[in-house]
Amino acid sequence: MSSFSQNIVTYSPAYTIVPTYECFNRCSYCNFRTDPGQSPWLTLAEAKGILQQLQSQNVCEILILSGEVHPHSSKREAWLQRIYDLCALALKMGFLPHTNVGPLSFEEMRKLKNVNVSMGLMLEQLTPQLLDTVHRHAPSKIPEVRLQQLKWAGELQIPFTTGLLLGIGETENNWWETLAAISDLHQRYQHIQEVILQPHSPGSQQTFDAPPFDPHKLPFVIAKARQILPIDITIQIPPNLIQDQEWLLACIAAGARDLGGISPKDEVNPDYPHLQEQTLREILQPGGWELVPRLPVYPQFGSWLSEELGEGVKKYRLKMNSKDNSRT
Ligand SMILES: O=c1nc2n(C[C@H](O)[C@H](O)[C@H](O)CO)c3cc(O)ccc3cc-2c(=O)[nH]1
Ligand SMILES: C[C@H]1O[C@@H](n2cnc3c(N)ncnc32)[C@H](O)[C@@H]1O
Ligand code: MET
Ligand code: SF4
Repeated sequence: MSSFSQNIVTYSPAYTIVPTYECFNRCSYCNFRTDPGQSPWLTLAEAKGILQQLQSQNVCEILILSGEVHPHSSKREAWLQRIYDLCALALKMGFLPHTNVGPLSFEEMRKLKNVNVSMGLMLEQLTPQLLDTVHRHAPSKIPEVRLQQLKWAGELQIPFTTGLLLGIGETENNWWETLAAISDLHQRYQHIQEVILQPHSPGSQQTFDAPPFDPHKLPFVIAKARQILPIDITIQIPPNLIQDQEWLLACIAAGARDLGGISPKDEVNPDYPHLQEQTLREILQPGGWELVPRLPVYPQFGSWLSEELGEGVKKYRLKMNSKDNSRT
């Protein structure tokens, strides 16, 4: 049966819902944000319409990805509540939510745990030097703030996705330091399910004037990351940001085993459309790799989910197993 094969690369059939594009941070590599007050918030009625259309399609994960309202803003509570309501709606309509909306307070995180099968936050890079450059106007990117999020996720037993943004002015040593920090936290809490190695990819909206991260360096970073990270953490790479097919295969050979959420539009990198699933299969096939869908929560975290979330996950696992059997 295919699930026993070693030659598997996974992806998550996903759709991205954006509560708001407004963000009080100004990361200079961002192609997503608008200024505060300049982007209407997604209403529940609008979201319901989108989700209804998705019910007949092959989508499991709803990725909730948002711009951020300042922690001390009078709008913060309403913002968090909207995110919660969007997750609850997606869950009720049969999808599995994964939220990545920037740093949260411990209580905010605890609240969202009830309506998410997993959550995420990129560390980006831990070096404080970036606070003088790309993150000069991005208080959410203070390294200690982000490390604290990973600790809280561990304490709250939230299956977690994190990662590095590569090519924003950091050094090679900074990569290994950031990976080592993830590794240390995982050894304490066992909660990191995947690490994304995200190559900086310039888009039309950003002000940061730098070339894309050299894709030829990625296999080297992946191989070293594979040595630093515990083996139960999967390495994820975004296939739309690695445009050369040979190098995508080289990244997998080096140890990447997941292509992340694949949705019609990459909201973070709108200038880089995803390839069709069938095209990806054809690229992987000569390397002997089989592309297999997965859920936004990895199997080892079953006991961390509430009964309601667990039921939702079980339904998908049954569906996937029956498909798997029908192929063999
Ligand atoms: O389509 C995207 N999905 C992104 N995802 C989605 C991710 O691939 C999946 O949600 C997870 O693999 C869970 O299935 C992120 C999730 C995180 O927790 C943190 C960062 C990202 C970044 C992106 C991204 O840039 N583009
Ligand atoms: C959601 C995640 O997307 C990543 N991100 C933000 N802007 C870019 C870009 N231009 N290229 C690649 N990744 C980016 C950051 O790592 C953020 O945390
Ligand atoms: N604002 C969040 C972050 O940067 C998530 C979305 S970024 C487009 O962590
Ligand atoms: S990357 Fe995230 S935090 Fe930074 S400006 Fe964009 S939306 Fe805001």
